[in-house]
Amino acid sequence: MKQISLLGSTGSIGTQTLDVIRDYPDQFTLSALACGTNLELCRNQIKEFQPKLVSVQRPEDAQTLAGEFGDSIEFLYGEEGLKEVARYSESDIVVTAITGSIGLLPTLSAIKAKKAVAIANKETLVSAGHLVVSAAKENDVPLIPVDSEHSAIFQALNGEPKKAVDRLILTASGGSFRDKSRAELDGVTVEQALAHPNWSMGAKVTIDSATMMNKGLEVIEAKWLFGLDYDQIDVLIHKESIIHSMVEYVDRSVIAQLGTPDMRVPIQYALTYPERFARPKHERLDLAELGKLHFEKMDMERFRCMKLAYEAGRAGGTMTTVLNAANEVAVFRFLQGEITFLEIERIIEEALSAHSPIAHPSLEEIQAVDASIRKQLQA
Ligand SMILES: NC(=O)C1=CN([C@@H]2O[C@H](COP(=O)(O)OP(=O)(O)OC[C@H]3O[C@@H](n4cnc5c(N)ncnc54)[C@H](OP(=O)(O)O)[C@@H]3O)[C@@H](O)[C@H]2O)C=CC1
Ligand SMILES: CC(=O)[C@@H](O)[C@H](O)COP(=O)(O)O
Ligand SMILES: [Mn+2]
Repeated sequence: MKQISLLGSTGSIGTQTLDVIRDYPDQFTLSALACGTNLELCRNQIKEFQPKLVSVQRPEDAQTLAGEFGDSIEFLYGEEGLKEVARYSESDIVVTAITGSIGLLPTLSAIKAKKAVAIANKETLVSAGHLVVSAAKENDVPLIPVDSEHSAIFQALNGEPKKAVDRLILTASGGSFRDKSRAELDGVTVEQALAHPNWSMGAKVTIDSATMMNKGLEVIEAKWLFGLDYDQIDVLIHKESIIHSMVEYVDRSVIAQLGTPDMRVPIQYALTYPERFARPKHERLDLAELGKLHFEKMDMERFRCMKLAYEAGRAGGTMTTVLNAANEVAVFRFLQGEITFLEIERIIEEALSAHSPIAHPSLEEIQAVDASIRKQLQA
Protein backbone atom coordinates (compact mmCIF):
# COMPACT_ATOMS: atom_id res chain seq x y z
CA MET A 1 0.00 0.00 0.00
CA LYS A 2 1.46 3.38 -1.04
CA GLN A 3 0.60 6.25 1.31
CA ILE A 4 0.12 9.63 -0.33
CA SER A 5 0.35 13.25 0.84
CA LEU A 6 -1.56 15.55 -1.49
CA LEU A 7 -0.92 19.31 -1.63
CA GLY A 8 -3.77 21.09 -3.44
CA SER A 9 -6.44 18.39 -2.98
CA THR A 10 -9.36 20.62 -4.02
CA GLY A 11 -7.90 21.74 -7.36
CA SER A 12 -7.90 20.28 -10.84
CA ILE A 13 -4.83 18.04 -10.39
CA GLY A 14 -5.77 17.37 -6.75
CA THR A 15 -9.26 16.07 -7.53
CA GLN A 16 -7.93 13.98 -10.43
CA THR A 17 -5.29 12.50 -8.10
CA LEU A 18 -8.15 11.51 -5.81
CA ASP A 19 -9.90 9.87 -8.82
CA VAL A 20 -6.79 7.72 -9.29
CA ILE A 21 -6.61 6.87 -5.57
CA ARG A 22 -10.33 5.95 -5.71
CA ASP A 23 -9.64 3.64 -8.67
CA TYR A 24 -7.09 1.56 -6.70
CA PRO A 25 -8.24 1.28 -3.08
CA ASP A 26 -5.91 -1.68 -2.49
CA GLN A 27 -2.85 0.17 -3.77
CA PHE A 28 -3.14 3.75 -2.51
CA THR A 29 -4.18 5.50 0.70
CA LEU A 30 -4.47 9.24 1.20
CA SER A 31 -2.69 9.82 4.50
CA ALA A 32 -2.50 13.64 4.47
CA LEU A 33 -4.01 16.46 2.42
CA ALA A 34 -3.64 20.21 2.13
CA CYS A 35 -5.95 22.66 0.42
CA GLY A 36 -6.74 26.37 0.41
CA THR A 37 -10.17 27.80 1.17
CA ASN A 38 -12.63 25.37 -0.45
CA LEU A 39 -13.94 23.99 2.87
CA GLU A 40 -17.01 22.33 1.41
CA LEU A 41 -14.98 20.09 -0.89
CA CYS A 42 -12.32 19.59 1.80
CA ARG A 43 -14.98 18.28 4.23
CA ASN A 44 -16.22 15.77 1.65
CA GLN A 45 -12.66 14.62 0.95
CA ILE A 46 -11.99 14.12 4.68
CA LYS A 47 -15.20 12.07 5.04
CA GLU A 48 -14.38 9.90 2.03
CA PHE A 49 -10.62 9.37 2.45
CA GLN A 50 -10.15 9.82 6.22
CA PRO A 51 -6.64 11.27 6.11
CA LYS A 52 -4.76 11.56 9.42
CA LEU A 53 -3.46 15.06 8.78
CA VAL A 54 -5.22 17.99 7.08
CA SER A 55 -3.98 21.49 6.41
CA VAL A 56 -6.01 24.47 5.18
CA GLN A 57 -4.97 28.01 4.34
CA ARG A 58 -6.60 29.94 7.21
CA PRO A 59 -6.37 29.29 10.97
CA GLU A 60 -10.11 29.84 11.50
CA ASP A 61 -10.92 27.10 8.94
CA ALA A 62 -8.57 24.66 10.70
CA GLN A 63 -10.38 25.42 13.95
CA THR A 64 -13.83 24.93 12.35
CA LEU A 65 -12.84 21.55 10.89
CA ALA A 66 -11.21 20.41 14.14
CA GLY A 67 -14.51 21.18 15.90
CA GLU A 68 -16.42 19.09 13.34
CA PHE A 69 -14.12 16.07 13.05
CA GLY A 70 -12.65 15.73 16.56
CA ASP A 71 -9.25 14.47 17.70
CA SER A 72 -8.70 11.53 15.36
CA ILE A 73 -7.47 13.93 12.63
CA GLU A 74 -4.81 16.59 13.13
CA PHE A 75 -5.69 20.00 11.60
CA LEU A 76 -3.03 22.55 10.70
CA TYR A 77 -2.93 25.69 8.57
CA GLY A 78 -0.79 27.99 6.45
CA GLU A 79 2.78 27.44 5.32
CA GLU A 80 3.69 25.31 8.36
CA GLY A 81 0.69 23.09 7.65
CA LEU A 82 1.76 22.63 4.02
CA LYS A 83 5.26 21.66 5.13
CA GLU A 84 3.91 19.17 7.70
CA VAL A 85 1.67 17.51 5.12
CA ALA A 86 4.61 17.32 2.74
CA ARG A 87 6.86 15.60 5.29
CA TYR A 88 4.17 13.52 7.01
CA SER A 89 5.98 10.53 8.48
CA GLU A 90 3.61 7.85 7.14
CA SER A 91 3.61 9.09 3.53
CA ASP A 92 5.75 7.48 0.84
CA ILE A 93 5.06 9.99 -1.93
CA VAL A 94 3.92 13.62 -2.11
CA VAL A 95 1.86 15.00 -4.99
CA THR A 96 2.53 18.74 -5.37
CA ALA A 97 -0.72 19.95 -6.96
CA ILE A 98 -0.72 23.42 -5.42
CA THR A 99 -0.42 26.46 -7.71
CA GLY A 100 2.47 28.88 -7.55
CA SER A 101 5.88 29.24 -5.93
CA ILE A 102 4.20 28.83 -2.54
CA GLY A 103 4.92 25.17 -3.34
CA LEU A 104 8.67 25.68 -2.92
CA LEU A 105 9.08 25.25 0.86
CA PRO A 106 6.73 22.24 1.11
CA THR A 107 8.51 20.59 -1.84
CA LEU A 108 11.88 21.08 -0.12
CA SER A 109 10.38 19.72 3.13
CA ALA A 110 9.18 16.59 1.35
CA ILE A 111 12.60 16.06 -0.21
CA LYS A 112 14.46 16.56 3.08
CA ALA A 113 12.10 14.00 4.67
CA LYS A 114 13.14 11.63 1.84
CA LYS A 115 9.70 11.40 0.25
CA ALA A 116 9.35 10.72 -3.46
CA VAL A 117 7.82 13.78 -5.15
CA ALA A 118 5.24 13.57 -7.94
CA ILE A 119 5.70 17.11 -9.16
CA ALA A 120 2.85 18.98 -10.86
CA ASN A 121 3.72 22.37 -9.40
CA LYS A 122 5.96 23.73 -12.19
CA GLU A 123 6.33 27.22 -10.64
CA THR A 124 8.57 25.76 -7.92
CA LEU A 125 11.06 24.50 -10.53
CA VAL A 126 10.93 27.77 -12.45
CA SER A 127 11.51 29.85 -9.34
CA ALA A 128 14.22 27.70 -7.73
CA GLY A 129 14.94 24.66 -9.90
CA HIS A 130 18.60 24.42 -8.87
CA LEU A 131 17.66 24.18 -5.16
CA VAL A 132 14.99 21.52 -5.75
CA VAL A 133 17.13 19.39 -8.05
CA SER A 134 20.23 19.55 -5.83
CA ALA A 135 18.17 18.74 -2.70
CA ALA A 136 16.64 15.76 -4.52
CA LYS A 137 20.10 14.52 -5.52
CA GLU A 138 21.53 14.98 -2.02
CA ASN A 139 18.63 13.09 -0.44
CA ASP A 140 18.46 10.48 -3.20
CA VAL A 141 14.79 11.28 -3.79
CA PRO A 142 13.06 10.85 -7.17
CA LEU A 143 11.26 13.82 -8.77
CA ILE A 144 8.61 12.18 -10.93
CA PRO A 145 6.95 14.50 -13.46
CA VAL A 146 3.16 14.89 -13.52
CA ASP A 147 2.91 17.72 -16.08
CA SER A 148 1.69 15.98 -19.25
CA GLU A 149 4.65 17.05 -21.45
CA HIS A 150 7.25 16.08 -18.86
CA SER A 151 5.57 12.77 -18.13
CA ALA A 152 5.63 12.14 -21.89
CA ILE A 153 9.36 12.94 -22.06
CA PHE A 154 10.07 10.87 -18.95
CA GLN A 155 8.31 7.92 -20.61
CA ALA A 156 10.02 8.50 -23.98
CA LEU A 157 13.43 8.73 -22.29
CA ASN A 158 12.84 5.51 -20.39
CA GLY A 159 16.20 5.77 -18.62
CA GLU A 160 18.32 6.46 -21.78
CA PRO A 161 21.55 8.36 -20.97
CA LYS A 162 21.70 12.10 -21.67
CA LYS A 163 24.36 11.62 -24.34
CA ALA A 164 21.87 9.66 -26.47
CA VAL A 165 19.45 12.61 -26.55
CA ASP A 166 19.65 15.28 -29.24
CA ARG A 167 16.65 17.37 -28.19
CA LEU A 168 13.31 17.42 -26.42
CA ILE A 169 10.27 18.61 -28.35
CA LEU A 170 7.54 19.99 -26.11
CA THR A 171 4.16 20.23 -27.77
CA ALA A 172 1.94 23.28 -27.17
CA SER A 173 -1.77 23.45 -27.92
CA GLY A 174 -1.56 27.21 -28.50
CA GLY A 175 -4.23 27.84 -25.86
CA SER A 176 -7.47 29.77 -26.17
CA PHE A 177 -6.12 32.40 -28.58
CA ARG A 178 -4.01 30.22 -30.86
CA ASP A 179 -5.71 31.45 -34.02
CA LYS A 180 -5.81 35.14 -33.12
CA SER A 181 -3.22 37.67 -34.34
CA ARG A 182 -1.55 39.99 -31.81
CA ALA A 183 -3.87 42.82 -32.88
CA GLU A 184 -6.87 40.61 -32.13
CA LEU A 185 -5.66 40.06 -28.56
CA ASP A 186 -6.55 43.63 -27.70
CA GLY A 187 -9.66 43.54 -25.53
CA VAL A 188 -10.01 39.75 -25.11
CA THR A 189 -11.91 38.86 -21.93
CA VAL A 190 -11.10 36.68 -18.94
CA GLU A 191 -13.93 34.36 -19.91
CA GLN A 192 -12.50 33.91 -23.43
CA ALA A 193 -9.01 33.30 -22.04
CA LEU A 194 -10.34 30.63 -19.66
CA ALA A 195 -11.84 28.58 -22.51
CA HIS A 196 -8.96 26.17 -23.19
CA PRO A 197 -9.61 24.13 -26.36
CA ASN A 198 -8.43 20.74 -24.98
CA TRP A 199 -7.86 20.69 -21.23
CA SER A 200 -10.02 21.52 -18.23
CA MET A 201 -7.57 23.00 -15.69
CA GLY A 202 -7.28 25.55 -12.90
CA ALA A 203 -7.58 29.23 -13.81
CA LYS A 204 -3.89 30.15 -13.46
CA VAL A 205 -2.49 27.46 -15.75
CA THR A 206 -5.29 28.09 -18.27
CA ILE A 207 -4.32 31.76 -18.54
CA ASP A 208 -0.65 30.72 -18.76
CA SER A 209 -1.62 28.51 -21.65
CA ALA A 210 -3.39 31.40 -23.40
CA THR A 211 -0.33 33.66 -23.08
CA MET A 212 1.99 30.71 -23.97
CA MET A 213 3.82 31.38 -20.69
CA ASN A 214 2.75 27.86 -19.69
CA LYS A 215 5.05 26.48 -22.39
CA GLY A 216 7.79 28.90 -21.33
CA LEU A 217 7.52 27.67 -17.75
CA GLU A 218 7.55 24.11 -19.08
CA VAL A 219 10.77 24.69 -21.04
CA ILE A 220 12.44 25.77 -17.77
CA GLU A 221 10.77 22.86 -15.92
CA ALA A 222 12.22 20.47 -18.56
CA LYS A 223 15.69 21.97 -18.19
CA TRP A 224 15.68 21.17 -14.46
CA LEU A 225 13.95 17.79 -14.64
CA PHE A 226 16.06 16.40 -17.48
CA GLY A 227 19.32 18.36 -17.08
CA LEU A 228 19.62 19.51 -20.72
CA ASP A 229 20.63 22.89 -22.20
CA TYR A 230 18.02 25.33 -23.49
CA ASP A 231 19.39 24.77 -27.02
CA GLN A 232 18.19 21.17 -26.69
CA ILE A 233 14.61 22.06 -25.77
CA ASP A 234 12.24 23.01 -28.60
CA VAL A 235 8.55 23.79 -28.73
CA LEU A 236 6.15 22.75 -31.49
CA ILE A 237 2.55 23.89 -31.82
CA HIS A 238 0.23 20.88 -31.99
CA LYS A 239 -3.34 21.98 -31.61
CA GLU A 240 -4.93 18.61 -30.77
CA SER A 241 -2.83 17.85 -27.60
CA ILE A 242 -2.64 14.17 -28.60
CA ILE A 243 1.16 13.93 -28.83
CA HIS A 244 2.12 15.06 -25.34
CA SER A 245 5.81 15.56 -26.23
CA MET A 246 8.73 13.83 -27.90
CA VAL A 247 12.42 13.01 -27.57
CA GLU A 248 14.67 13.15 -30.62
CA TYR A 249 17.70 10.89 -30.15
CA VAL A 250 21.13 11.40 -31.72
CA ASP A 251 20.43 8.56 -34.21
CA ARG A 252 17.37 10.64 -35.40
CA SER A 253 14.82 8.30 -33.88
CA VAL A 254 11.98 10.33 -32.44
CA ILE A 255 10.01 8.74 -29.62
CA ALA A 256 6.70 10.31 -28.65
CA GLN A 257 4.05 9.60 -26.04
CA LEU A 258 0.43 9.90 -27.18
CA GLY A 259 -2.95 9.72 -25.49
CA THR A 260 -6.30 11.44 -25.13
CA PRO A 261 -5.90 14.66 -23.11
CA ASP A 262 -6.60 13.35 -19.59
CA MET A 263 -4.31 14.23 -16.68
CA ARG A 264 -5.28 11.09 -14.77
CA VAL A 265 -2.89 9.16 -17.04
CA PRO A 266 0.33 11.06 -16.10
CA ILE A 267 -0.84 11.38 -12.47
CA GLN A 268 -1.35 7.63 -12.28
CA TYR A 269 1.99 6.90 -13.95
CA ALA A 270 3.76 9.11 -11.39
CA LEU A 271 2.09 7.14 -8.59
CA THR A 272 2.68 3.67 -10.02
CA TYR A 273 6.14 4.24 -11.59
CA PRO A 274 8.02 2.09 -12.56
CA GLU A 275 4.92 -0.10 -12.92
CA ARG A 276 1.89 0.53 -15.13
CA PHE A 277 -1.61 -0.26 -13.87
CA ALA A 278 -4.55 -0.85 -16.24
CA ARG A 279 -6.78 2.24 -16.20
CA PRO A 280 -10.36 1.27 -15.56
CA LYS A 281 -12.96 2.35 -18.18
CA HIS A 282 -10.57 4.71 -19.92
CA GLU A 283 -11.34 5.91 -23.45
CA ARG A 284 -8.85 4.56 -26.03
CA LEU A 285 -7.01 6.90 -28.37
CA ASP A 286 -8.61 6.35 -31.80
CA LEU A 287 -6.23 7.80 -34.41
CA ALA A 288 -8.35 6.56 -37.32
CA GLU A 289 -11.28 8.57 -36.01
CA LEU A 290 -9.07 11.64 -35.53
CA GLY A 291 -7.73 11.22 -39.07
CA LYS A 292 -5.17 14.07 -38.90
CA LEU A 293 -2.80 15.69 -36.44
CA HIS A 294 -1.50 19.23 -37.06
CA PHE A 295 1.86 20.87 -36.35
CA GLU A 296 3.11 24.45 -36.66
CA LYS A 297 6.37 26.21 -35.96
CA MET A 298 6.46 28.29 -32.78
CA ASP A 299 6.37 32.03 -33.52
CA MET A 300 8.32 33.81 -30.76
CA GLU A 301 7.07 37.27 -31.78
CA ARG A 302 3.41 36.27 -31.75
CA PHE A 303 3.84 34.41 -28.45
CA ARG A 304 6.20 36.84 -26.76
CA CYS A 305 5.99 35.15 -23.33
CA MET A 306 7.73 32.18 -24.92
CA LYS A 307 10.66 34.40 -25.89
CA LEU A 308 10.79 35.98 -22.42
CA ALA A 309 10.93 32.54 -20.80
CA TYR A 310 13.84 31.37 -22.99
CA GLU A 311 15.71 34.63 -22.33
CA ALA A 312 15.15 34.39 -18.57
CA GLY A 313 16.13 30.72 -18.57
CA ARG A 314 19.34 31.37 -20.49
CA ALA A 315 20.22 34.33 -18.23
CA GLY A 316 19.70 31.98 -15.25
CA GLY A 317 19.96 32.71 -11.52
CA THR A 318 17.12 34.83 -10.17
CA MET A 319 15.87 35.82 -13.66
CA THR A 320 13.48 32.85 -13.66
CA THR A 321 12.40 33.69 -10.09
CA VAL A 322 11.40 37.12 -11.41
CA LEU A 323 9.74 35.64 -14.51
CA ASN A 324 7.63 33.39 -12.31
CA ALA A 325 6.73 35.92 -9.62
CA ALA A 326 5.86 38.66 -12.15
CA ASN A 327 3.75 36.18 -14.10
CA GLU A 328 1.89 35.00 -10.99
CA VAL A 329 1.01 38.58 -10.03
CA ALA A 330 0.09 39.62 -13.57
CA VAL A 331 -2.15 36.57 -14.14
CA PHE A 332 -3.86 37.15 -10.78
CA ARG A 333 -4.49 40.79 -11.68
CA PHE A 334 -5.85 39.84 -15.11
CA LEU A 335 -8.22 37.33 -13.47
CA GLN A 336 -9.34 40.11 -11.08
CA GLY A 337 -10.12 42.35 -14.07
CA GLU A 338 -7.43 44.89 -13.10
CA ILE A 339 -5.29 44.64 -16.23
CA THR A 340 -5.74 43.61 -19.87
CA PHE A 341 -4.51 40.38 -21.41
CA LEU A 342 -1.62 42.05 -23.26
CA GLU A 343 -0.51 43.86 -20.10
CA ILE A 344 0.46 40.46 -18.63
CA GLU A 345 3.48 40.13 -20.90
CA ARG A 346 4.34 43.84 -20.64
CA ILE A 347 4.49 43.63 -16.83
CA ILE A 348 6.72 40.55 -17.00
CA GLU A 349 9.01 42.09 -19.61
CA GLU A 350 9.47 45.27 -17.55
CA ALA A 351 10.17 43.31 -14.35
CA LEU A 352 12.83 41.24 -16.15
CA SER A 353 14.47 44.31 -17.74
CA ALA A 354 14.74 46.06 -14.37
CA HIS A 355 16.27 43.08 -12.57
CA SER A 356 20.00 42.49 -11.95
CA PRO A 357 20.21 38.73 -11.54
CA ILE A 358 21.98 36.89 -8.72
CA ALA A 359 23.85 34.00 -10.32
CA HIS A 360 23.56 31.12 -7.81
CA PRO A 361 20.91 32.31 -5.39
CA SER A 362 20.40 30.79 -1.95
CA LEU A 363 16.89 29.99 -0.70
CA GLU A 364 16.89 33.27 1.24
CA GLU A 365 17.86 35.23 -1.89
CA ILE A 366 15.13 33.50 -3.92
CA GLN A 367 12.57 34.32 -1.24
CA ALA A 368 13.69 37.96 -1.06
CA VAL A 369 13.53 38.44 -4.85
CA ASP A 370 10.15 36.69 -5.06
CA ALA A 371 8.70 38.86 -2.25
CA SER A 372 10.08 42.10 -3.67
CA ILE A 373 8.65 41.47 -7.17
CA ARG A 374 5.24 40.65 -5.69
CA LYS A 375 5.27 43.80 -3.55
CA GLN A 376 6.37 45.97 -6.45
CA LEU A 377 3.79 44.65 -8.94
CA GLN A 378 0.73 44.42 -6.75
CA ALA A 379 -1.70 47.25 -7.57
N1 LIG B 1 -4.66 21.40 -14.08
C1 LIG B 1 -3.88 20.74 -14.90
O1 LIG B 1 -4.36 19.98 -15.76
C2 LIG B 1 -2.40 20.91 -14.83
C3 LIG B 1 -1.80 21.63 -13.83
N2 LIG B 1 -0.44 21.67 -13.72
C4 LIG B 1 0.16 22.41 -12.61
O2 LIG B 1 -0.32 21.87 -11.39
C5 LIG B 1 -0.46 22.91 -10.41
C6 LIG B 1 -1.91 22.92 -9.92
O3 LIG B 1 -2.75 23.31 -11.00
P1 LIG B 1 -4.33 23.16 -10.93
O4 LIG B 1 -4.70 21.89 -10.26
O5 LIG B 1 -4.82 23.45 -12.27
O6 LIG B 1 -4.69 24.38 -9.96
P2 LIG B 1 -6.07 24.70 -9.23
O7 LIG B 1 -6.18 26.18 -9.15
O8 LIG B 1 -7.18 23.93 -9.82
O9 LIG B 1 -5.82 24.13 -7.75
C7 LIG B 1 -4.89 24.71 -6.88
C8 LIG B 1 -4.94 23.99 -5.53
O10 LIG B 1 -4.02 24.63 -4.64
C9 LIG B 1 -4.72 25.06 -3.45
N3 LIG B 1 -4.09 26.28 -2.97
C10 LIG B 1 -3.92 27.44 -3.66
N4 LIG B 1 -3.31 28.34 -2.86
C11 LIG B 1 -3.09 27.74 -1.67
C12 LIG B 1 -2.51 28.14 -0.44
N5 LIG B 1 -2.03 29.38 -0.28
N6 LIG B 1 -2.47 27.26 0.59
C13 LIG B 1 -2.97 26.01 0.43
N7 LIG B 1 -3.53 25.56 -0.71
C14 LIG B 1 -3.60 26.42 -1.74
C15 LIG B 1 -6.16 25.26 -3.91
O11 LIG B 1 -7.02 25.21 -2.79
P3 LIG B 1 -8.52 25.84 -2.75
O12 LIG B 1 -9.11 25.63 -4.09
O13 LIG B 1 -9.16 25.02 -1.66
O14 LIG B 1 -8.38 27.27 -2.39
C16 LIG B 1 -6.30 24.06 -4.84
O15 LIG B 1 -6.48 22.88 -4.09
C17 LIG B 1 -0.01 24.20 -11.09
O16 LIG B 1 1.34 24.42 -10.83
C18 LIG B 1 -0.20 23.89 -12.57
O17 LIG B 1 0.64 24.64 -13.41
C19 LIG B 1 0.38 21.01 -14.59
C20 LIG B 1 -0.17 20.30 -15.63
C21 LIG B 1 -1.59 20.20 -15.83
C1 LIG C 1 -2.31 19.37 -19.24
C2 LIG C 1 -1.04 20.08 -19.16
O1 LIG C 1 0.02 19.51 -18.98
C3 LIG C 1 -1.04 21.55 -19.32
O2 LIG C 1 0.12 22.15 -18.80
C4 LIG C 1 -1.14 21.73 -20.80
O3 LIG C 1 0.15 21.54 -21.27
C5 LIG C 1 -1.70 23.00 -21.20
O4 LIG C 1 -1.67 23.02 -22.59
P1 LIG C 1 -0.88 24.06 -23.49
O5 LIG C 1 0.00 24.89 -22.62
O6 LIG C 1 -0.14 23.20 -24.45
O7 LIG C 1 -2.00 24.82 -24.07
MN1 LIG D 1 1.67 20.84 -19.33
